[in-house]
Amino acid sequence: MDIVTAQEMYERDQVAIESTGIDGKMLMESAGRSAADDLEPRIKREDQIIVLIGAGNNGGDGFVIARTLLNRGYKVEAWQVVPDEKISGDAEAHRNIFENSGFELKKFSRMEEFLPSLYQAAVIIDAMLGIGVEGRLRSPLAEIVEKANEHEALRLAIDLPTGLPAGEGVHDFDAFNADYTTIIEAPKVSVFLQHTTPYYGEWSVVEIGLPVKKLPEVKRYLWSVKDVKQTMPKRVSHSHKGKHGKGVMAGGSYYMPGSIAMAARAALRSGTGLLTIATAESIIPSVTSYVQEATFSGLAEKEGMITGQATPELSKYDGAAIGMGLGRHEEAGGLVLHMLQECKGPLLIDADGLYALKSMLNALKNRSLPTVLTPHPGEFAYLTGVPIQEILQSPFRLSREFASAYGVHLVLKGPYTIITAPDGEQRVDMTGNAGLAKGGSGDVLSGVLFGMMLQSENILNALSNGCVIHGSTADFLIQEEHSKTDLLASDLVEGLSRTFRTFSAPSKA
Ligand SMILES: NC(=O)C1=CN([C@@H]2O[C@H](COP(=O)(O)OP(=O)(O)OC[C@H]3O[C@@H](n4cnc5c(N)ncnc54)[C@H](OP(=O)(O)O)[C@@H]3O)[C@@H](O)[C@H]2O)[C@@H](O)CC1
Ligand SMILES: [K+]
Repeated sequence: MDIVTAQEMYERDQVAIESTGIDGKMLMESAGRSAADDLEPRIKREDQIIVLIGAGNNGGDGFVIARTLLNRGYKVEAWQVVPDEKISGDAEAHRNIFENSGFELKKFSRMEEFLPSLYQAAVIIDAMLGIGVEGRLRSPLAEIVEKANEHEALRLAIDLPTGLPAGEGVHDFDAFNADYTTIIEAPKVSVFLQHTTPYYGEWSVVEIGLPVKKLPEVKRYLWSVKDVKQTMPKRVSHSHKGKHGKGVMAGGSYYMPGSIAMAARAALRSGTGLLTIATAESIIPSVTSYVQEATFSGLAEKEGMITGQATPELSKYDGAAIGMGLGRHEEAGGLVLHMLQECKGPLLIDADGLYALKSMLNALKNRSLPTVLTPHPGEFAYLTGVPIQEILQSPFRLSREFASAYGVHLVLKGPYTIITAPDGEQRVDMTGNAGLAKGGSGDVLSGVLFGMMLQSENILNALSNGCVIHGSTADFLIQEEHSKTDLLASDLVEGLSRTFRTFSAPSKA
């Protein structure tokens, strides 16, 4: 499913109108009726409903919703919260249809007159502003939103909660605080930002009949389980283990043997054919007891950490991963540089590997093969020097700038993980839950991503699939034997089996 900015949404509407002859009034009718259908299961016959209608086309949707619900017998008061002359075009046409249908339209003039209606409502439907919002809310919308947010009622928003920016990078706003939002046609970028997502409440998307074949391409896509099922590499029955990737994973230290162990086991559970763990010699016995299927390459160590002189043999591997449990010591830099220069396949750098990478970012540009970086926002802030708050407010733009500047695939982890290819194409993974906010789940993700990278030539698909598989595993586990509190990273590793069984395409004989 595409994810759009306001500008991209306007372009889509324009293309629909110009290429098919469908007109704005038809789209508005379709939007309003689809939204009413979507909201209906959330409201009850006896509920007093108030529909708040603004000046633009979002308000136009509101006229259609109010009419549809009134026609269906619901108790609805429709309030136009802007002066008559503000309403024009398609919205005006739908106001006429509303009034010509014999329904009363109330008009806001003074707060004292309006508040009793607001306060007797059990359900508020917000059709005041959508993607056309500019700047902070003006009067009287600002006050209406404030009162609506204070009033205990079910708050439902149409397309966007009023006042919320559709795009990223805006932090100065007041907005309707919705319990649920019916999004028209495509989720907007602000659905996926930490500071704006709470305003949407739960949400779903209704389609309004835009011509799918004619729509301009958007390089931002919500990657779902359906996409995973369609793009998972098939394992054929006569396959040989060498065909599924021979990888080497470097990392681990005396004080963090679990990171590399879990990453390695996750890579194997994700289909890696042969895996070598290059790690500090002293921890091989403890790691091997958890990952019996791996082979080992013992690296020289100092105080329990791999030294900068350690240079694992890379030429016989299809790809490499580095960083998990490596430790943040100066010498790690030598190892990371060695991997950047000598790895002749896809290379994944995570965790402590990212810290070491900071001083050699330009070396990324010399690699012609895919390099994947998997930072969380704190690590990305460290790599870019951009404050973390700014990253959280503009993750799409900053990811794209970084991926393009250094020619890397970037997996920016979070409740909504954003995966960006060097050409700027982006995918969002929204699977997973708070049970993942624990030490070790990033290591498991790296293992899964590495396994997927070794088995697919399409790195962007491999990463998108890996993220959804990891998050869905956490989701399955808390629906069944675990809770968000007790879920451990090692549970995820074992849980992968069930996810792969569910997601894998049927194998060919
Ligand atoms: N064909 C389509 O495009 C379709 C679009 N659809 C729907 O239309 C929505 C987009 O419609 P839109 O472009 O009219 O914008 P929208 O958000 O309704 O309001 C803009 C108005 O708000 C006002 N305003 C702005 N900022 C403000 C502020 N801070 N504080 C106060 N007021 C402010 C501004 O008024 P003015 O500045 O003139 O006072 C302007 O007139 C979209 O979200 C979807 O729901 C569907 O029907 C499907 C077909
Ligand atoms: K709205």
